[in-house]
Amino acid sequence: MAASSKVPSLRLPPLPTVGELIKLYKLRAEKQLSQNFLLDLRLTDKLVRQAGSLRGAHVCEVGPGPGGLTRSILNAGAADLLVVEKDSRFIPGLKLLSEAAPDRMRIVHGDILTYRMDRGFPAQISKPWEEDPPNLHIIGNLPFNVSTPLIIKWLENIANRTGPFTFGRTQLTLTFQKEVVERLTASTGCRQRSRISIMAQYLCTVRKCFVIPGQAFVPKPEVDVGVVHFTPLVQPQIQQPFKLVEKVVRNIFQFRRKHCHKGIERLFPEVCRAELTQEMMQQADVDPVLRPTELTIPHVRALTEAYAQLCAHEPDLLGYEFREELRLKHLSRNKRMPVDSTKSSPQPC
Ligand SMILES: C[S@@+](CC[C@H](N)C(=O)[O-])C[C@H]1O[C@@H](n2cnc3c(N)ncnc32)[C@H](O)[C@@H]1O
Repeated sequence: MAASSKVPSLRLPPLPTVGELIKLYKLRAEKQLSQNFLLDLRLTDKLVRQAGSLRGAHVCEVGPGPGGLTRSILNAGAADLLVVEKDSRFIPGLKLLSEAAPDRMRIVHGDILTYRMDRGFPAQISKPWEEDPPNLHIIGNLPFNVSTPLIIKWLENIANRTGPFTFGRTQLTLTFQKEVVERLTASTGCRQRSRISIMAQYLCTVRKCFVIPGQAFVPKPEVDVGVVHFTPLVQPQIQQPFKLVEKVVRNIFQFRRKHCHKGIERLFPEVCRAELTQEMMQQADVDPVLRPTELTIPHVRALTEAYAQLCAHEPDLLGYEFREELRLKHLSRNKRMPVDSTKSSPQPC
């Protein structure tokens, strides 16, 4: 479809009303599944506009439910929409939508956490990583308990160029609870700066789009919801393996109110903790009394590089987990047994 061509108008079946939804899906009973639906098509249109032009695009919509966003995606001119829905009660309604948009909508009844999106679209749509993003978008209003683990999984996929990112720098437009949006987009020095701010921002341009008040959803969630757009960066700001970056950042933020060296110390076993922490801070040239929230991504880059060098010198360090050591100590104390930490927790240095 040419970019300038008009989006063909569709005669889509109307969205179910709140009353119909309650009857059809026993909505009240499903509150524990965190199903909060957007039935206002002006809002779903606004959310879809955040993805940019969808004319002729391939789109994966995660968790379409009764299909409010789905309708907006089709109306925006997506040529190939693949929806992944876990709840079987929505499948008949989605089939009606698919019939009203012939050859433009495919339905997968499955779990987005395990769905192989790399197999869901033709290889021809791929774009080299260094070029513009492919004409493939991921869009979704997912339950909060799914959207956070999912973005972490997708960030790892971005780092490794796997999953949806085998096609190139696939863009994502997703909802999160407002508090998570603040953390995803927090810059250095902000109170909300946290592990997920660094992990998302070292790999992507992260844009806070707009906030949807809780009362716009049926049923109303406890919190407001925000829409976030992610575009993977051509060059990640940190060039170390995702798992290593994740480990360093997790340790730094475990004492978020203390000086950053406190968390960094926990990367090392007790016997060499003080010495290696000092070496890592010096090598990275980072002030040990900065707070985790004050660290910039270049600071974290320098710290991960210094840690990677130490691990290259002493490979057992990479497997060392302070919390695992604590857990083992705790277990052995409870059993009144001496700790044999050499068995399950490496003691390098
Ligand atoms: C918050 S509701 C939103 C529904 C719809 N997108 C909307 O905006 O009205 C989340 C939807 O995701 C579906 N869902 C939840 N977990 C899922 C998973 N792991 N894989 C696929 N769909 C899931 C739910 O069944 C539900 O339809």
